Amino acid sequence: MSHTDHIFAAPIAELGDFNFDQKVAEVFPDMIKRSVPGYSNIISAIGMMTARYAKPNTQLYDLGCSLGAATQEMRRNVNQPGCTIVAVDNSAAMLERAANHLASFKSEVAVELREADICELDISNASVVVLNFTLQFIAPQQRLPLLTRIYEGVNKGGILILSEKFISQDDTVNELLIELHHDFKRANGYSELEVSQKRTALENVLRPDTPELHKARLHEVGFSHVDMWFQCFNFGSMVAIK
Ligand SMILES: Nc1ncnc2c1ncn2[C@@H]1O[C@H](C[S@+](CC[C@H]([NH3+])C(=O)[O-])CC(=O)[O-])[C@@H](O)[C@H]1O
Ligand SMILES: O=C(O)C(=O)Cc1ccccc1
Repeated sequence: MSHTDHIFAAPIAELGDFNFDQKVAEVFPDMIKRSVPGYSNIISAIGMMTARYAKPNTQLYDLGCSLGAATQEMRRNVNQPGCTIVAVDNSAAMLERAANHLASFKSEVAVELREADICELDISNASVVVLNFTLQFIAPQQRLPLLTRIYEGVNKGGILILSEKFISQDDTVNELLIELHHDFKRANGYSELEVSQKRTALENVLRPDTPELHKARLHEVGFSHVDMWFQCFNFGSMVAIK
């Protein structure tokens, strides 16, 4: 059962940092759909890229899997034998619900759910790695080491799909994209108060980088082919191929 997100609807006197607790896990599908422009297109494309890049007897990783939306789309599209999807999140509330969600589909493809910090994870023999709106929550100084580990764990020809909230390096465009995102949220039924309280709660925990920084870092860790394949306002998705 999934519910409508009213988490920031009433005034909150002592607004703490946003975190992925039970309350967020309960409303997550509604929250992400109403908050992230292009989310469902990105999920579909993760399936399409999985169909192309999954190789026999390899591992596919969904890092920061939340309820497993990307995991399920990968599972539906894996068309190679001997693949395992490793879906990882460090929120117990999310993983518990991911297990229920994934168990409701019939599939031959093995899924391993792991409650772990993706910065501590062993990554090996990977054909596909997905970071769908997760890197933005990792401490900035841990981003390069994490991407290095991912690069080392990906097989030659393998793909990383990296979706993020971005900031623009042009201040005027940056403001426009943020305003358009807020318009998108209001059009999806969020009030002014919900938009502003969530913005404050995310300030210390969701730290977006520019697309330029992401691309430079992906090249720096060694990926041979890097580009944006989708962008809507200040949200988008990149591919990096080894
Ligand atoms: N260090 C960490 N280790 C493991 N998990 C983490 C860590 N930090 C944050 N997370 C987890 O990363 C997820 C980010 S949500 C991903 C959506 C999903 N990919 C989707 O396609 O629906 C994005 C969003 O809410 O904007 C949460 O479940 C966190 O618990
Ligand atoms: O809602 C926002 O403003 C966002 O930036 C996206 C988001 C979606 C779900 C959890 C945290 C952030």
